[in-house]
Amino acid sequence: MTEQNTANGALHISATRDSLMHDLADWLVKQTLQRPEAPFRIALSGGSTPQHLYRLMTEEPYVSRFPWQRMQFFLGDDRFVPHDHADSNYGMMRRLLFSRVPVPAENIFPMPDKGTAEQAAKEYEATLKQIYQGDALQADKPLFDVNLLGLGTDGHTASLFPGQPVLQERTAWVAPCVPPVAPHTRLTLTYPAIHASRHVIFLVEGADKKEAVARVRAQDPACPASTITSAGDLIWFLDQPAAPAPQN
Ligand SMILES: O=C(O)[C@H](O)[C@@H](O)[C@H](O)[C@H](O)COP(=O)(O)O
Repeated sequence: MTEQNTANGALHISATRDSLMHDLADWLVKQTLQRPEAPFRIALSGGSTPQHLYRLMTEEPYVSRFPWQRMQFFLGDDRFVPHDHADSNYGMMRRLLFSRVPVPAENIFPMPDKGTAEQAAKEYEATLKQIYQGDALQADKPLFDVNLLGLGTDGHTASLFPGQPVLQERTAWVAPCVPPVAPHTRLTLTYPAIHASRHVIFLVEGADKKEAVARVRAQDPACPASTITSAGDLIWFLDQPAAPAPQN
């Protein structure tokens, strides 16, 4: 794995997709050890890319290295469908990860799948505020230790899609979003909630994402991911095919 610090976040580039997932799993274990007495709060990404990571976390050596009892799992976004729907991010995480590791059920916080999307967003926000023990995000008090994000080829991340009103949201922590092309109404963390993290991680792999990575790292305003910031650091975990050409 090569590492570079750049203006738009640190780059961790792994030679292959498999080594990328191992490098990120190793990095996550290391972060859980930074504050051994505190809960470790991580917001997970949906989509297909992180599924390899979630499976890896259930296998040795990682299943023995993560402090599951003090880890708390949140979602960065979800499709507003029943949790047993094939497209539910929570359903995917439950199948691949939560059902296979000894994390206490009370430490897993799925986005609600009942009522209206607006009600579910407010309910999730209330849950986050209860965990945070406060109604206003403070610069020196992160909500998450890690926020794991994917990246769409159109530059969306979480469910922050191009041209959507949620991109202007700077007060709510969670909001509904009706993506222009992707299926289902969504619930998503907003920019302020994602920002309130010690580490924001973009996990991106595959040659098809190379252009989107380059556009976001060049701060293309048409890409919602370009507006992502972190109260702590922002790190790109990429495999070689997705890595942008070195900026000369
Ligand atoms: O709910 C989702 O689908 C994700 O939150 C979404 O933001 C995803 O990370 C990107 O669309 C990349 O998806 P892939 O990893 O499947 O390419």
